[in-house]
Amino acid sequence: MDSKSKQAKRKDASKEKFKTKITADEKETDEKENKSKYGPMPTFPYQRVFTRAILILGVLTVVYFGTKENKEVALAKQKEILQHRAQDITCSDDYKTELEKFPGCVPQRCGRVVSDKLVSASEADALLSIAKRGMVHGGSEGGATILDLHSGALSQGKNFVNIYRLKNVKDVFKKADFTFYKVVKTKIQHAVAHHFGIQPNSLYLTHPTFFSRLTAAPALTIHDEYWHPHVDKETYESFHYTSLLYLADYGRDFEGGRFVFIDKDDNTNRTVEPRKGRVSMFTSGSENVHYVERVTSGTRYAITVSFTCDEKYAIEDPTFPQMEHKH
Ligand SMILES: O=C(O)CCC(=O)C(=O)O
Ligand SMILES: [Fe+2]
Repeated sequence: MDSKSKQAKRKDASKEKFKTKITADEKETDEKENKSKYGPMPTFPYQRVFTRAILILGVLTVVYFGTKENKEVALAKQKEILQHRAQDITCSDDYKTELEKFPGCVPQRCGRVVSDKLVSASEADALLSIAKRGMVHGGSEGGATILDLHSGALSQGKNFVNIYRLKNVKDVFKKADFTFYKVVKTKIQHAVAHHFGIQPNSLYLTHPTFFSRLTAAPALTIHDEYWHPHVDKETYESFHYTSLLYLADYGRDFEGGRFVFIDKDDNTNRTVEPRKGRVSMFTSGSENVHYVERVTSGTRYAITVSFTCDEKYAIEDPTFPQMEHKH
């Protein structure tokens, strides 16, 4: 028997049950009617009302919590090695309209993509070494230290200094460091262009593009509070496409610190667990609200590589030797 006819049969059976129950009830009422001197006594099926109320309450509770509670889905687990994992999302209107000013830069699709095959482990290590060598000369007292090789900005205590103006930093960076940096940036730029269906040369690197080091230390300034949900295009006006290259492993180098996309449409948080060499790329509009979980232990290194379609916000690749330029 197929499932349809089974279902029909079950329906018939329950109708039948229902009928018998009604007949039984009617009988009871009739008897009572006959017995009463004062005509028919009003009857009310208390028990049925009670069970139905409980049932309805149950259904409402399930619906309420089912829609209220955020589900969590992993977009990329640390243990996975992904060629390419993409998720498309409808572009937010404001963002798409704005981009129409920049032909060749309007995304053919919005959303996000994660790849572990774009940047090799040795490239990631070379960049990690740059970040570490630079950050030794500063470091936030709170949980977030940044180093921007373009502007020279480096967190120090509660402020920022220009690393290129510090004494004793002359030999910190080598020419090869900047070559690596540029090679990786160009690869990411092409991957962003390819994935979102735009012209690579319509994309410009923009400010801020920076290394970040996150720890569990309590925040001392607003710059240390990296865990607030935000839209990159609102936080950093020039951004149209954001990419993140992770230089450390979630669950090995640090705990906490997962990247989380907040998808209101289906009440789902989608997480990207950092993995060394993993690149996450996404459109910077409100279709991609996100935050970084607080790091609970260890140290998390990453680099944010940002792109704009607007040439007036373009920044140059950092060059060696920067120190001489900045004096
Ligand atoms: O480090 C990350 O995973 C994301 C950082 C971020 O959201 C940002 O720089 O805007
Ligand atoms: Fe962000």
